Amino acid sequence: MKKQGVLLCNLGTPDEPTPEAVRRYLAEFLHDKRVVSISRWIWCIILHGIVLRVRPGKVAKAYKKIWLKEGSPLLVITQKQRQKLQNEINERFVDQRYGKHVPVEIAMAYGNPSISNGLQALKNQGCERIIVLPLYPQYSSATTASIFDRVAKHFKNEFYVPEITYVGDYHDHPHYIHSLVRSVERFREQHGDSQKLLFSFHGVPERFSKKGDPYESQCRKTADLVVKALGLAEDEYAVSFQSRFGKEEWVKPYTDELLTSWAKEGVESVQVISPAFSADCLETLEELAIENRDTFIENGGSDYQYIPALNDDRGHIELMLQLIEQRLLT
Ligand SMILES: C=CC1=C(C)c2cc3[nH]c(cc4nc(cc5[nH]c(cc1n2)c(C)c5CCC(=O)O)C(CCC(=O)O)=C4C)c(C)c3C=C
Ligand SMILES: [Fe+2]
Ligand SMILES: [Fe+2]
Repeated sequence: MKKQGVLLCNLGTPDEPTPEAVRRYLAEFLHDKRVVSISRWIWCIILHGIVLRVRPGKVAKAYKKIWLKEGSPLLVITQKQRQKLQNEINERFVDQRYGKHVPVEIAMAYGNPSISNGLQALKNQGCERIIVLPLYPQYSSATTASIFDRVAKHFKNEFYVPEITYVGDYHDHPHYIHSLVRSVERFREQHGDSQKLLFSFHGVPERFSKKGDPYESQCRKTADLVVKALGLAEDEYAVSFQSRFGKEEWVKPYTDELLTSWAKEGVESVQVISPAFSADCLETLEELAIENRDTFIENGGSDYQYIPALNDDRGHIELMLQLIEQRLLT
């Protein structure tokens, strides 16, 4: 039986909350054609001439607000997810159904630890079959596909390419939906209900949806399934998109604009959940939990609460186990 291993992947994060480290990270991230696809020479002039001069200082300040003593929240949480998943795998697969040991490594599309590091670590442990699990519930060319590109690039010059299975998305997986529903229910048991539940997903340019990227429709489907399970009425929730980047139109409504209009219309309390993120990160802890909160309160709202990502919750680890077990060969 081929030895099997798992690569848990996420987007990436700077090594430190400093302008230099953020510049290094953004330079790698924003050179990816999957993320910014305008003509290379025009983009390189804008990127090197403006973006990488102006943005790192501002973004480093934002990272400083959420940085943990162990490092970037996204990386720290991914490490916890890996450890818990490895423990579960070790405990459950003692019967050696899938071979002696199924190692789990983590990797980031940009920054460290890289996809190459993770694949090399699995190779060093003798893996001949690898399950790549991008921790993006909804597929997008900017995220899931960029992981595939990096995995393929890593093997381009290798003589031995292991068997590889990718998880494309799990936006409607019953266990993912159940975990989100339980997360809202638990939060509401502790903090009470709010007038509105806002599903704020990371956005993508409108162009993506027009070209056939299923991300937007998968986000809406995830929200739909959670809303049905919670039994919410039409006026008790909404779907919006956050984290716009650049000048083009992104999928709408925009989270900050929706919160502003709700606050002005007299909505007093909002709870926000962000199901596109499998781990809390800059976009949730800073943009959603701090910046957007300020926007809502400054415009007249009074009660704004952010519901944490699934992170290393038991149900979330169980979902990862199911996604992996469906793909392991006996
Ligand atoms: C959850 C899915 C994500 C999609 C879809 C996505 C698309 C996307 N993002 C950018 C530009 C930036 N994103 C940044 C941070 C960031 N993005 C995601 C996830 C998705 N991005 C995560 C998890 C993070 C946080 C990383 C962390 O360290 O905590 C950033 C960096 C921060 C900044 O400069 O504002 C940029 C830039 C584009 C252009 C895009 C779709 C085309
Ligand atoms: Fe460049
Ligand atoms: Fe992003």
